Amino acid sequence: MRKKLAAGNWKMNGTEAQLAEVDSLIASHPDPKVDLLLCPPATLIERMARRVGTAQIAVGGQDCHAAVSGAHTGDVSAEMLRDAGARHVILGHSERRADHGETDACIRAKAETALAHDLIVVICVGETEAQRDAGDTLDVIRTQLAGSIPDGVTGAQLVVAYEPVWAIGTGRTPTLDQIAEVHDAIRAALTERLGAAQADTIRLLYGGSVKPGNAAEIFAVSNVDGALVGGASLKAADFSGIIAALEAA
Ligand SMILES: O=C(CO)COP(=O)(O)O
Repeated sequence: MRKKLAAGNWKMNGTEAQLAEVDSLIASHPDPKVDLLLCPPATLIERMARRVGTAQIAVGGQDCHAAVSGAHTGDVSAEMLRDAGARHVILGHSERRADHGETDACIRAKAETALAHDLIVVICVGETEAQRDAGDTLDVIRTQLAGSIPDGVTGAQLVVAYEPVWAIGTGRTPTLDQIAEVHDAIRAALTERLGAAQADTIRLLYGGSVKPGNAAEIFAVSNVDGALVGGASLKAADFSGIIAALEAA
């Protein structure tokens, strides 16, 4: 049985004041029935981890470099994330693929380094609107999975997030059938690659315009084990509604 996971990606949002939302979240969910993860900007990881203390919210990074250390101005290493209190890292988000030209091979290299530093990797996949319109969605997803997931990863080390690019920050979401089709295909691809024993334990998150108002219907879809939430994770009241829907699913 996979434990559900509600993850928030704050993207490039938040300074000290934003951490008040974490206090509110802890107050509303002192004993959550699902796993909770927040991925703030790198500058807030350590402060957030301290603020969370012993409360049940994990903290994660939004990216790390493939190299262990060295001359990479502006980058953050897996070891630094771990040192700051992160236990997870999002890799291959479509915004990094688009803004920084990240390829599947680059994401895989980052994932290998992150795993070597005991981080759980949240690998993102998703098609653009043009790819969906061309009928290429499942091919795109299978190619991204094959190229970006390291060999030998275990179910405890990997979370996969399906985030259709056209649904991110747009208020648009796929139909529930479309979400089910992609999540079932991801589970099948992971089973073929890693075997059922591992694949069955990997959490698959849906991401893209998840809100308190649509969360329950999305969480009822087969092979949806939670959500990766952008905008709605910035407000404790909104994220709390999504957490409550996941707890009830
Ligand atoms: O990109 C996302 C999470 O990683 C989704 O963002 P929104 O929830 O703002 O659409």
